[in-house]
Amino acid sequence: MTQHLVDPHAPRDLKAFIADLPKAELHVHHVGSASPRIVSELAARHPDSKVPTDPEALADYFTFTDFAHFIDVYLSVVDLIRTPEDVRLLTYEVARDLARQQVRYAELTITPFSSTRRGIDERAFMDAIEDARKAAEAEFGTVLRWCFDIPGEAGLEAAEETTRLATDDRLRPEGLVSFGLGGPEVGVERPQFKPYFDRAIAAGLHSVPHAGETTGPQTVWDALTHLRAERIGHGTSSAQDPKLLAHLAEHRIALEVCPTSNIATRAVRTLDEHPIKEFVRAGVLVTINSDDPPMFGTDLDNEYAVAARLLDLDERGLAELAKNAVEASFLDTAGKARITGEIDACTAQWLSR
Ligand SMILES: O=C(O)c1cccc(C(=O)CC[C@H]2O[C@@H](n3cnc4c(=O)[nH]cnc43)[C@H](O)[C@@H]2O)c1
Ligand SMILES: [Zn+2]
Repeated sequence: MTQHLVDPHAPRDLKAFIADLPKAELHVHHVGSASPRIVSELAARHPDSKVPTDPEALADYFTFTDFAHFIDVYLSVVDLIRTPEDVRLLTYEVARDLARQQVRYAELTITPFSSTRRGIDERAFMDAIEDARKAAEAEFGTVLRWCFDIPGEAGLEAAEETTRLATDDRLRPEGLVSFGLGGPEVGVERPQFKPYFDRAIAAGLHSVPHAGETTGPQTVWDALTHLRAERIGHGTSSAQDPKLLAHLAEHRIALEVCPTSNIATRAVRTLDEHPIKEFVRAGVLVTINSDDPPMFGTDLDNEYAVAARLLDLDERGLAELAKNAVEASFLDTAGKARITGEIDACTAQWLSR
């Protein structure tokens, strides 16, 4: 069961502060954010699927033996998303869950290749996510932006298709800001994706590959050198290389840290062994994120509570972490100033109580 991942140690007041704190989420996957209710509903609609409909069985199903097992389970949930209406509903509900946690801005990682190869029409797919994005902003005030990621293990065919979908002016959605690379890292060398990242960057997209989640620091170097990464998804193994940490700190290349994810996929053994403290000590810009929250029995608020414990933070420290995410985001200057102002106002109000 994954419930034990929710941090029981955070003091009550700090939990309430985190719940109130305006936040930005920079590393959260689209299908990986499907709530148990949505997954159960979709699984009931598709009885041929192996995904359980019962929420308790679902919690067991979302307990992973290793990263490869996690990806298998992830793809079984991807298999449940079969129509543009499924895509729209999922996206809108994800935004609702983010808004409930005072997330003002989120960059959602979407894998369009996984949907188009399963038969969803590409135009209808783009319309569905854009429709949900506009509805979410109007109704919840949460601004959504997209990162389209290549599922690296699916090879260069997937890279070509993702790049086409991200750069074709007739298809490219208005909310798209960045280009990523996800899935397993072992045997999926970053340099082979350089031509695809070059095209995406030339089309104005930011580079945000996963790297160093399940392999060593060389993968992070490769992401920086070959894919011109502006932020790194996870980057956990960077802690093994002091020169890399110094490089990340000097160039303000943020790490998208997702502590509970790293435990759930068994990339890191225990939270107390998570290298987040080393990142902070080295002066790296650390952002806190949730990755695939319901699958890992967490949410963004809980990840902030975990970070508060691991880094021994009070309200001011948590506000700084929230501001790191705003700084590292691809929001425009006015958008950054607005959310930073909200974080400061919320913190001042809490401290004056
Ligand atoms: O869709 C397919 O048919 C397909 C075929 C072969 C391989 C893949 C993938 O590897 C998909 C990976 C999938 O996982 C997403 N994801 C979610 N959380 C994480 C994470 O923490 N680290 C890496 N990848 C993650 C990723 O966005 C892809 O959608 C697919
Ligand atoms: Zn991820």
